[in-house]
Amino acid sequence: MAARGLYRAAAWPAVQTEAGNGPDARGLRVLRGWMQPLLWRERWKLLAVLALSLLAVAAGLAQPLLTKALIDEGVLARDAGAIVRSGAAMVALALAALGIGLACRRLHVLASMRILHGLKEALFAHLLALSPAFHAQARQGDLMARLEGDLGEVQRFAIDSMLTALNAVLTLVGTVLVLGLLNGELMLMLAVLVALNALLSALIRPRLEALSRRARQAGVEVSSFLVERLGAVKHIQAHVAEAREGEQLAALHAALRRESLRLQLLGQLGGGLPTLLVSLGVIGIFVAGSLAMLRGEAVTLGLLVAFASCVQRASAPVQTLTGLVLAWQRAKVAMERITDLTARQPDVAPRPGGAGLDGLRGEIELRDLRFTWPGSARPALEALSCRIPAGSRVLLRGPSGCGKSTLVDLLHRHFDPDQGRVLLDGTDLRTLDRDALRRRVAVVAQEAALFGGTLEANLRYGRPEATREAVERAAEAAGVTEFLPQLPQGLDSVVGPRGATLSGGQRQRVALARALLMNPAVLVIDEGTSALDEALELRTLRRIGALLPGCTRIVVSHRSTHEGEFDQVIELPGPAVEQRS
Ligand SMILES: Nc1ncnc2c1ncn2[C@@H]1O[C@H](COP(=O)(O)OP(=O)(O)OP(=O)(O)O)[C@@H](O)[C@H]1O
Repeated sequence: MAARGLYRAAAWPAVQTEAGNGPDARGLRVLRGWMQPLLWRERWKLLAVLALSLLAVAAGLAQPLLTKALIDEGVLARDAGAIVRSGAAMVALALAALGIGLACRRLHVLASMRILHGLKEALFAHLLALSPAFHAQARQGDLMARLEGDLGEVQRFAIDSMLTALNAVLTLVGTVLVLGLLNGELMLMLAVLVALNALLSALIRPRLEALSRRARQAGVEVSSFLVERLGAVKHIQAHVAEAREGEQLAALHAALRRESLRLQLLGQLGGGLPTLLVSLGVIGIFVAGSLAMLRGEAVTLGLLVAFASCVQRASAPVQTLTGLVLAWQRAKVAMERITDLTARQPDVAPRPGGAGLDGLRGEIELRDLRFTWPGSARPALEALSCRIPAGSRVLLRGPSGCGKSTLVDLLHRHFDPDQGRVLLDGTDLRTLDRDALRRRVAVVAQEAALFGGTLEANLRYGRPEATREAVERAAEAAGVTEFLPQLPQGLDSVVGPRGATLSGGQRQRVALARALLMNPAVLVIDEGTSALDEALELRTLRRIGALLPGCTRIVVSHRSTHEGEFDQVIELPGPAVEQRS
């Protein structure tokens, strides 16, 4: 159990999931903003589903009336013609109901999936806009669960459950009307059943909500665990931790089973009691009706059978509506988890159409810069000032954790400084179009992020429209060409998920070539050549210089072997900045 505690300690601080304060108001507004155009786009399909549902309800309601006619006017009156006519009408209605059901289902599934996919695409785009600080804390399994499970829950409730509920209400109202036509007094029994059901639901609801939330969280713990551990199989093997990981999963599963069982049992109780009430109702109708027949009151056998059939018909919508209570509790928890995401905003404003970057020279100036990571007690960078002339080559170094990568994040505008300014050609980064900035300032990180696909597709990631010649030039400069003969199909070779079939140094060279292909005015290599041997690193630095002679190059490195290759060394020892030219 201690290990499980360790796992939980790393959890992403969800805003409201545990607290259960209800969906975030701001997040709800964002979600509504996504939902409305999707609903509007599907309006005709949804209206057709509604109309077909009405038809299906009407077809269903006619059945008990035909049953009554069959018994009273056919069987009891010994009229064979009436029996055949009623039977034929019942078959025709059943066939019509099947056809209507199929048409309705088709439209419903189409509209429903398009809305769900639209929502998922919007949430995916939203997640891509959130800052790396958020993603550094978010657990991938949790995000996946929100994208795959919670969003579906919200959509199912908003669209599917609403349509089902409408259908159930229409059936119930129609049944009550038909019952009223048949016998007003017996109808009261159904009204009592419905009222009792409503009372039961109200009693169970709060408990269901709490259990729903706990079961969801237990499920998220399992998926987060799996995503994290499956991404680190080699390390688990290296530490001979397979058995321990298995035990952790078993412990998480036990917790999930416990919570799910409680939820299912309460849900079953909530769903089973209406069935019991309906059975009691049918028995009551037969007993009361039979006694009335014995007393010689105007109650026929056909009426009793039609009535019992009506009550049974009413049981389905009553159960559906009770089930909706359970669905609502699940949807509410899912909504909290989704709005917890949609309420979050990117850390920097993108400023599309901000100051342009035509003719960028690549001069960088840092003025009294300070930056503190959210939740951190002390600044990662403080009182940092320096100037990097356009086209110069700079080595940025300093002890581990002194803020080098933080500075690179500020240059790429993943964050804005708390104080001070970052100027590019004399213009504050905050006033520039963020996307244009990222096209002209390329960053190569130590961890090369490749995607499954061909090597060429990976090279073109930042500039898909580049010519083949440009791709080859960038590949040559970054040293990719050197290892191409080792690959089965050269640039067309598939590199596996996350570039797993390449070595660490090969992946870094691909990432470097990708950055060179963007033809940047500023190139930042944040330990992006750390996996290359020193001779290859030197060759690569020189080839980059030949390919992009006017480009400002900032290399973050712990090595000092190639110091002579740089015009300037910037040391980041801590708050004070030392500059040497
Ligand atoms: N996402 C983050 N959230 C909170 N704090 C962070 C985050 N990333 C870095 N830090 C903190 O900021 C400080 C500077 O980290 P940074 O990664 O910039 O150092 P660095 O000089 O690049 O280190 P290294 O040479 O080891 O790569 C560290 O104290 C680190 O703990």
